[in-house]
Amino acid sequence: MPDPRPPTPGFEPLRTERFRLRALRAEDAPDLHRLVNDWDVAKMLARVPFPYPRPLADEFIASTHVSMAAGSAWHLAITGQEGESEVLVGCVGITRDPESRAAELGYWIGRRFWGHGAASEAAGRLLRWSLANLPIDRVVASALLENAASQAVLRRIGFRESGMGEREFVSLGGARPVRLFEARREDVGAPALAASGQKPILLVAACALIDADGRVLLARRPEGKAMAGLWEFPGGKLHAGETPEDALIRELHEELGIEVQTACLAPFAFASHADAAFHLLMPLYVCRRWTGRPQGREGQALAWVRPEKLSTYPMPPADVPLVALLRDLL
Ligand SMILES: Nc1nc2c([nH]c(=O)n2[C@H]2C[C@H](O)[C@@H](COP(=O)(O)OP(=O)(O)OP(=O)(O)O)O2)c(=O)[nH]1
Repeated sequence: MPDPRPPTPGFEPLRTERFRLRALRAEDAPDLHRLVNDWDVAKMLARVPFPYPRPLADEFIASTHVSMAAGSAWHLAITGQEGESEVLVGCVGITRDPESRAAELGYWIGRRFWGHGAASEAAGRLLRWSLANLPIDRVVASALLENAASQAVLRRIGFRESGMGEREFVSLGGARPVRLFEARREDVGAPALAASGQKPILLVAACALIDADGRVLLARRPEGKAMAGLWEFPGGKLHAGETPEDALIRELHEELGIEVQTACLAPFAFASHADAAFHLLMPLYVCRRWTGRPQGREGQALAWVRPEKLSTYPMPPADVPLVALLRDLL
């Protein structure tokens, strides 16, 4: 398995500007029931019966703990603060498809909280978190054809329409037409540079750290960066006036907490890759000597990877030719 174990209970709540997305608790059941047992909410949701039996709230909450522990789904409470009290605003969830590197996003907001952008704020956060932290490349979602508000939410947070379909709606007692949506990493990453006729060259220095067993260190790009969730060689953009070696020494210290000497950085290969908004030029160095133990100081996951396993880690497209060269070297 190239990816680390997905996060499990003890789930660290995700924060947005106004809300907290946290694991549901047994004591949320009365509020959850009150909010979802509302025809205007339930009729938009495929799996929610109406009326919604009170014990179902307890069962649903218990089931979210099981699926989170299994790493198959993360259904979270969206909570806000009213004075000193925490209030339940709605729910947002992501469910992995066990067959593919895809997951499905869903959400609902209690009627009292409609019209304030709560769905976009919460669903956008979980979408970005999922692509950065789960072993997925694609998130899908759907909305009832007449649910224009939900479709607008999906578009706002980076989804693209991918077609039409039909879905069984428990509350409506049958199949209904839905609009299908899909989002990939490139749809929700950091904002792209303004498109211009001529693409600027982006100069990035990267390094393959190789340990005594011939394993290569890869780092997973954290949430908030473009291409979050893909694995890369540690490194980063050159600052003004820096040589690639200076930049690497700085980046390896900042990102991993290790010290490297210029003499230990051996130029190895480079990537030259057209991206949407820039052209990436990335010298790759090889380094076998450093001091300190590499640690992900910016919250990024790290993996020491055997050369033959490198290609099982999803990496930016620019890295693919470099991986083949590294395998030959090692
Ligand atoms: N470090 C690194 N960057 C890569 C690799 N492959 C690849 O396409 N890139 C791209 C991703 C980014 O567009 C760019 C590196 O930019 P970055 O944003 O990570 O750089 P940085 O660490 O200086 O970040 P920041 O301070 O600007 O947040 O190079 C790789 O293997 N390693």
